[in-house]
Amino acid sequence: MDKAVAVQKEVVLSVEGLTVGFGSNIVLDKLDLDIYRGEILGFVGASGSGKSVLMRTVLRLLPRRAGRIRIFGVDVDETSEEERLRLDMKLGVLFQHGALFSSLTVRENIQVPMREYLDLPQAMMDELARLKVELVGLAPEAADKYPSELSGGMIKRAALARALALDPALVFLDEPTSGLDPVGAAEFDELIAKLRDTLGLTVYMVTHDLDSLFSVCDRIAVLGNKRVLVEGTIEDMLACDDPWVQSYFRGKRARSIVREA
Ligand SMILES: Nc1ncnc2c1ncn2[C@@H]1O[C@H](COP(=O)(O)OP(=O)(O)OP(=O)(O)O)[C@@H](O)[C@H]1O
Repeated sequence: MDKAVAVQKEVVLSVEGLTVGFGSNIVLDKLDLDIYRGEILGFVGASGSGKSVLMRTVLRLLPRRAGRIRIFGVDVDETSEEERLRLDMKLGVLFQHGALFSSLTVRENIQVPMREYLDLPQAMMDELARLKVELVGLAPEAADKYPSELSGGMIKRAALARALALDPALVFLDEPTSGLDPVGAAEFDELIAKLRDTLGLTVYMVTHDLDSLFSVCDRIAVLGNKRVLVEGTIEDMLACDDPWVQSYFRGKRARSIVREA
């Protein structure tokens, strides 16, 4: 990225010197990462390299051994409980496999965060849920369905609607297109790009999906050796001489995508 542009950009998530481990297994070691407002950042790395651990640590679902995390300029260690709650409301999360509550309808799933954080009348929550269902491109009838009655693509959209329930500014997506066929995955990518454009979202997307990385990500960060090994545009990835990055972005699968583009 051009340095002058980077300076002007607002950092919405900043991770500095992050170390996370389980017993003697150090998964992340002094990792640094910045995410800028309005970008879609694709986060890649070998299986087991710590992508989910990083996301969970930033969301404070896992403890860290060292490091500083700032969200919207606020150091998460230096906030009151009340401020932290306000910060949490600005974050939306789509966990891998959707993770909807199976005993709740789509509408009720979307209303879970509303019940947790807000005190709204039922009629207003119903109206908000209706709007979220529409926003993610689901038919209105989908609101009354249970997860078991939905296709894989519909589950992802419903989970995204729930992630957007509180109008977050920063959204974390863990493997959002895994399990979708290529057409469904491309449609989901388009939806994410559209939401970023219309709602001004910042998106942190953990993905193995090369199509997503080539088509919707503004910037890519590669996790390796317990840190961010390299970050930049897809062109930067293609020019990178790290062997793992080369085989990932210039391997057979990637070459077929570059040819199609
Ligand atoms: N709660 C936990 N307790 C102990 N070890 C854990 C825990 N969570 C993750 N790990 C370990 O941390 C490492 C990184 O796991 P993580 O799930 O973050 O990988 P990943 O990059 O997301 O992999 P994948 O792409 O396969 O989902 C692994 O060695 C895993 O065994």
